[in-house]
Amino acid sequence: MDVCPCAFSCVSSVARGSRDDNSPQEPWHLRNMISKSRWKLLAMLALFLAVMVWYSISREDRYIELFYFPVPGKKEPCLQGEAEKMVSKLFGNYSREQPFFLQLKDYFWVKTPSLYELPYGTKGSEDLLLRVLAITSYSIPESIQSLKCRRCVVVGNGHRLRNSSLGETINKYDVVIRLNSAPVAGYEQDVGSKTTMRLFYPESAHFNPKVEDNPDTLLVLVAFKAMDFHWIESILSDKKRVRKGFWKQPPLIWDVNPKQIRILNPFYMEIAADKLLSLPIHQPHKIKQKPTTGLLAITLALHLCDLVHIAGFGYPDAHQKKQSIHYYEYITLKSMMWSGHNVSQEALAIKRMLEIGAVKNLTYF
Ligand SMILES: CC(=O)N[C@H]1[C@H]([C@H](O)[C@H](O)CO)O[C@](OP(=O)(O)OC[C@H]2O[C@@H](n3ccc(N)nc3=O)[C@H](O)[C@@H]2O)(C(=O)O)C[C@@H]1O
Ligand SMILES: CO[C@@H]1[C@H](O)[C@@H](O)[C@H](O[C@H]2[C@H](O)[C@@H](NC(C)=O)[C@H](OCc3ccccc3)O[C@@H]2CO)O[C@@H]1CO
Repeated sequence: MDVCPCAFSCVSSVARGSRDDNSPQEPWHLRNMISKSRWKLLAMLALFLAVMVWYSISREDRYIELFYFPVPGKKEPCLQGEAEKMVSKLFGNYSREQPFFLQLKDYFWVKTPSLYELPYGTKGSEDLLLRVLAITSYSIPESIQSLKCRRCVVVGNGHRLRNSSLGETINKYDVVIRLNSAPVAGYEQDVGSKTTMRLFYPESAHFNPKVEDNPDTLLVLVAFKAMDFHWIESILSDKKRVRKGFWKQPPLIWDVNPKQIRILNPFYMEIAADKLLSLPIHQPHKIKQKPTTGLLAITLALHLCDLVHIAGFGYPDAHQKKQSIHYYEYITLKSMMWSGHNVSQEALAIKRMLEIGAVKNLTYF
């Protein structure tokens, strides 16, 4: 019997139906058996290859769902209305007539009643809001409004952005949403430098916004308590600053243009809490559970954009006590002890969004 050096030569000799010239003494039935077993071997090999190909393709799909590789230098293909389709899958049916930002007209001409108090509604804060909305604006910039398809990226503050080299990729999105006091100066290579929108509350406002934001960045205030409206009013109208009522000292002098300020509609907080985390609206406990600003920003992006990508999301496991949670400072999970965030529940919500393809992730999860 000859030794077949590789599958290909076996195939070719079998396919040709060649007789084995070097072994004329083998009886025909023996040769027949050998030839049959070669076919069997080949069939098994083909089956094995097919299974391998199928497995690698299915694995790759899963991987892409959880960790997406954008092509550098290329704009992402954008399908109009894509995120909106996903929104109904995730959030179910509800009226989507809600504005992104609060508007003066809803508190002035006809007072729109709100069912809930802050942070899920504006009940009881109407007069304060009236004064705040008189000095701020509510519009989406024309440059975003006019886009046929809005590609957005929400940049979380997670440590996984460190050394990610995602800066250039992030800058290519039409809308870059950042959170709290996350810096860009000095981190451009990993997080980019474009900031279309920054969600913040008084305690998370950057003391030097001019350094970290662009002149046209929208600074979107997420209000958790009435004092948050007091703070922005006192800053913008240069009224007497109030120091009490904050869990951390917010800036007393804040150099921003009032035209940049927007007030986020608490509706988005309500649906993030209710539909994504199943949190009760009324909580009697001292530490009230609430969505993180990042989850809130993803919720907003799913309503504002056609394509939503995320980066820098994901906390270390509870046992990784020394692992830093931010890309820009050393701070651990312990700092979040009294935050009222359920990071495991949020991770499940984000995984679900990744799995159904509502969002794509530029960093690992
Ligand atoms: C001590 C404390 O209160 N920390 C809170 C801080 C803090 O107030 C600000 O950083 C101050 O500038 O703010 C929070 O969040 P933080 O500012 O840390 O991060 C912004 C959002 O990024 C996502 N994130 C962050 C780190 C990480 N390892 N994985 C992530 O997924 C989260 O979605 C997060 O919301 C907040 O507002 O949600 C939540 C944090 O609990
Ligand atoms: C999106 O939430 C923001 C941030 O991520 C949270 O960490 C932060 O939580 C603070 C919480 O809002 C404070 N609660 C009140 C009523 O002000 C809490 O205050 C101290 C405290 C501690 C234990 C029990 C009661 C009160 O401090 C939390 C931060 O450690 O809220 C942010 C939005 O403001």
